[in-house]
Amino acid sequence: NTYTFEALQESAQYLLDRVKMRPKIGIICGSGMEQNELCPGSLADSLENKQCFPYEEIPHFPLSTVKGHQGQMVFGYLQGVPIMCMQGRFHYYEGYPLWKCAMPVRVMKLVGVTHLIATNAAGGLNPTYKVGDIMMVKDHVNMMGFAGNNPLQGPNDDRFGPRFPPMNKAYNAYLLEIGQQVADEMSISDIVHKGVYTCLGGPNFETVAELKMLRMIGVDAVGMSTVHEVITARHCDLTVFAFSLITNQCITDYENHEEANHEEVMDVGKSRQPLLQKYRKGKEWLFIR
Ligand SMILES: Cc1cc2[nH]c(=O)nc(N)n2n1
Repeated sequence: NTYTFEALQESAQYLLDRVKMRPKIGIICGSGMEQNELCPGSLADSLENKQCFPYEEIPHFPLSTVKGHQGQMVFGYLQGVPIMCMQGRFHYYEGYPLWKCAMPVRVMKLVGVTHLIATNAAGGLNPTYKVGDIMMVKDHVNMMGFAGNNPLQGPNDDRFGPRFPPMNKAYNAYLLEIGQQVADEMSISDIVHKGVYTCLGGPNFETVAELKMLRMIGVDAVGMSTVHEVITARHCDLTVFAFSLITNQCITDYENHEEANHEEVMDVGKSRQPLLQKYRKGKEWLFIR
């Protein structure tokens, strides 16, 4: 991990020197949920008094390479609450090691953020989930970690957190409750679920046999991000809330001939924009304020 504490402090200082606000909430936008010309009104769009910093401007930041991902850090206010929001994230399948994918979380910590909200697009493995549903993450399975591929691998810097961080309370129970209340208030409880997320390296989608195995171990949604960001966030003691937009139903039988593809993932992301905006503006902001 070439990102020493000092290097990440430089990244954070670059931002702190250029924005007056001091956000307590950091958001990571997933595929199809960040700004792009086809779908105005993404979360970052709805921030007031925005200040944008393309990743290539921020010292030590990697560059985002996925189609449909704007690579910039956006500061702004959402209903008066100061936020910093990553538009576009880094994925393992792009060729970045996990510690590089998750480095923006440590920069958020050094900027002064205390709460991370991570969003992603994911395949629905739970058969009751439909395309377009929202799954609040109540726990994750760190599939890549089983093979030892972990963002915290290598020497530990105690200034971030402990050598062996616990993960049993990774997803804040109170924020999950708030999320459920917001869903109830918005009368969308029928499409909002709580489930287990897992991250695979990608870039390919899974085989039927792999999906059957993941279902057997209790996974409800499968994606290619978020787990390493959450592990890094919990290591430096950020409070975490995460949710997935279900962009396709995972195919777990050999007869079904549909295929998961990136365009489908993006389309659903766009179609659910307005709902996601409202959902995010729900009560959990006031709580965190
Ligand atoms: C973003 C995304 C969407 C899906 N769908 C799926 O079936 N399997 C995945 N790994 N992912 N990842």
